[in-house]
Amino acid sequence: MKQLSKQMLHTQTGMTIKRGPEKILQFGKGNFLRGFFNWLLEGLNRETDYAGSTVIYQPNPGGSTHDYLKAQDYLYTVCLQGMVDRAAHEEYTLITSVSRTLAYQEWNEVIKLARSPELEVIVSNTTEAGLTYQKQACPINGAIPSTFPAKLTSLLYERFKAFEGIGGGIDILPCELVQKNGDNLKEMVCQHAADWDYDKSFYHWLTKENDFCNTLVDRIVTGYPKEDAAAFFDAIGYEDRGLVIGEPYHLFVIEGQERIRHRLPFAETDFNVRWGNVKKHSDIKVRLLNAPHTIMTSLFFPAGYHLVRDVMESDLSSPVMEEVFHELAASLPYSNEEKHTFIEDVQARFCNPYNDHYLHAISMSGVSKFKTRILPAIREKSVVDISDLYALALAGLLQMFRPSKKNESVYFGKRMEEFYPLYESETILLELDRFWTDYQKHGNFKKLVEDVLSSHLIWEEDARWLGNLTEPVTSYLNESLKSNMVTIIKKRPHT
Ligand SMILES: NC(=O)c1ccc[n+]([C@@H]2O[C@H](COP(=O)([O-])OP(=O)(O)OC[C@H]3O[C@@H](n4cnc5c(N)ncnc54)[C@H](O)[C@@H]3O)[C@@H](O)[C@H]2O)c1
Ligand SMILES: O=P(O)(O)OC[C@@H](O)[C@@H](O)[C@H](O)[C@H](O)CO
Repeated sequence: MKQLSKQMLHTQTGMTIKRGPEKILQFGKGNFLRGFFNWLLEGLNRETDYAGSTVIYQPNPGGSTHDYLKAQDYLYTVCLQGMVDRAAHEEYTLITSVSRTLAYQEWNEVIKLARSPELEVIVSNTTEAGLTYQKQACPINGAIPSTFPAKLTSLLYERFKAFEGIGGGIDILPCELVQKNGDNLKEMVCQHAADWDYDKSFYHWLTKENDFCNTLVDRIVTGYPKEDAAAFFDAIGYEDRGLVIGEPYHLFVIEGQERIRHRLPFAETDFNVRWGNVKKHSDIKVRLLNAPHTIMTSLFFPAGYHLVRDVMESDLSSPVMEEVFHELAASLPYSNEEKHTFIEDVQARFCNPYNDHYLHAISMSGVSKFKTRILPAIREKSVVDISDLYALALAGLLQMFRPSKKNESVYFGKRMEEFYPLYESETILLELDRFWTDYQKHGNFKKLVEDVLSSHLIWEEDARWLGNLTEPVTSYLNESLKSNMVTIIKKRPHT
């Protein structure tokens, strides 16, 4: 079977790829942006006279070394599968509007693009880890700033100089799942500009001409189908190493000034793109979709489950998940009707019979996500009626993120006889490794749990007193290591 390329397409279908001007610069070529933002852009090109293309930059040096997209002339396919109005739905879209991908070391090309009058929008998804401020020296002689906000500051400064401070404003759409992502990013950029003593006139241009939009994104994208790629290739008729699988559902909420609506004319299409305040969408989505994912992984990965769908459908786990949704909903202020409608839809999405969503994939940055998604839910409930589900989930998380061995720079956890890579920041993994190594010497679970909960490095606070977690987490951890999570869940009375 032939690999996807311009030539292959032309030969097989007579199709010739034409790409519009490079209007968009994208930080990150991960599964999510390719299955969501690039798919939306493809639709915009197809359904309106937008005619723009996207340049994708790989923002961190650790990204994949082989560029599958480049090898395929920047073409790839998005396959969306799931239930729509109770009927099975499957659709394939060939993405033709990525004009180039740039490797990390091609930063000079990004700077060139930053000076281009055609550039209008910058979009990013660098994960929560990428949207952070780290003080650093002002980049000189083409040096690559280390973080995404520092890179953005540097390239906006180059644009400011190229436009001599007049016009050329960019609409910036950070898609990281962080509350007020646009406001946060703007603050970080202003801080770097101050650190680097950039001229006051840059600050005026930055704030007057550029718009940092807050956004909320929603679509479950499971990525490349490692297990059954061949079946997909048969369906599309070519080999595609960039293939991305996702669900049909999507929502993009953008809170920005009027200009972005004209620059990205989604209003002329049927896509589920909404304009205006993102707070409520974001509160509900993060608390009732992402937080259940995080808790589900902590509870059921150690219990031996692999897929989200399996957890939703098994007799053991599905009542526990009902309880999880109920608890999390109780911590949110919105109307019961809104919350319940959202939960029903999410539960149906989690049961998607066609897409395999692996708990291990969701576990990426699991400890940090527990901090940003679950601790606020605990904090927002009174201490007396805190559910012991949170303690059980935390015990599962500690078990799951117990470093068991290290190969080169990668830590591995162990489940039964199987080793799996642990994806978390090195700082957090080092801290957990230290506590678990100490535990092997003293054998005291309570001390282990206290060490973990009191670690400011992990939680940015002393979490020992939050919901009085220490005792129940200690007891669950003790029990889970003596028997296993399945036994504990079976014994646990349901509310
Ligand atoms: N996959 C989904 O269903 C989905 C849906 C909505 C939101 N998200 C969010 O999108 C993010 C990425 O998910 P994905 O499925 O695309 O994962 P992925 O692993 O395919 O992509 C991760 C991307 O983030 C970049 N990145 C990682 N750490 C970085 C850092 N420190 N600085 C700069 N860039 C960095 C990588 O280069 C890569 O482009 C996750 O944080 C997730 O919360 C995912
Ligand atoms: O890394 P996370 O937890 O943000 O991602 C795992 C999933 O919860 C997430 O990717 C959802 O599928 C997505 O947020 C749906 O819009």
